[in-house]
Amino acid sequence: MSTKIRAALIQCKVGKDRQENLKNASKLIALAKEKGGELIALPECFNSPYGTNFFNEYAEEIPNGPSSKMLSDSAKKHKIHLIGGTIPEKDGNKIYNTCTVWNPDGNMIAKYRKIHLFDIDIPGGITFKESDILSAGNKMETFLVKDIKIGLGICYDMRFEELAKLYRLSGCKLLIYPGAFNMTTGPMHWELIQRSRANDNQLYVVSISPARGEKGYISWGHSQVTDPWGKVLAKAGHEEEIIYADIDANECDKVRQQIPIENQRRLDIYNTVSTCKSKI
Ligand SMILES: NC(=O)CC(=O)C(=O)O
Repeated sequence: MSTKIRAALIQCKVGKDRQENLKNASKLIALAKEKGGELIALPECFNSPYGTNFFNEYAEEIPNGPSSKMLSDSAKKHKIHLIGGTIPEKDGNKIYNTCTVWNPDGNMIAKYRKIHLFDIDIPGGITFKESDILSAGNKMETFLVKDIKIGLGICYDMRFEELAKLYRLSGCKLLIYPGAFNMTTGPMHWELIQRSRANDNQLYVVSISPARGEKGYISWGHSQVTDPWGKVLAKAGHEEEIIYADIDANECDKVRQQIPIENQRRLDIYNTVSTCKSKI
């Protein structure tokens, strides 16, 4: 059983020039591979600024667009598993916020559309309404790398504990969330939520943010890897950087054995997530 993998999280700068964004991402993927990354991940909206006024202009069909091509070529060239952050995806007259995953042959092995759209209103803080322009996905998505089952979510999805629980119940040991929290919610919730999902479900949680910009939607940064004990293994600052962490899925089994909450749940008293229909 191969349960160990070196993850590299690319917290790249994202600007208005799509070609430049792709070039920069491609260069950083090569660097991450050089430093031993096997599972390399990009942030939410790595090809486009994050904002409802940009999604339409930057949306691409998957796998036909230039971003998919760069991801496929990079995965194949460097013989890596590549989490393609997210891009605005055009499908007919709909736009989704979509994460793709590519294997070392350059084939797309998973595609996930953000299920929970980021619609919030914090007066004096941030108001955002993804649903003005985006459609929500309706399907959970998992894939296997070595012997590690991995579940996907995108940013706001990490706030929904049922989603993480369903992934855990389906056997996931690692959850990956490309995400771009902001200067209001980032300091309050970014680390807390990830440690909560990791601790509740006794699995690794990885998040990848864009680097902090200066104008428009300002991302919080601080890409993070949390282990199944809830401990933060690696955390970026807010500028462009790559962080690395060694993940060993056996660690999940250890925690689950030593603190066996999975078998201790009182489903005779509460029965919430276990009755949901999981679509994975
Ligand atoms: N941008 C998001 O999807 C989520 C976010 O910033 C938050 O939940 O806060």
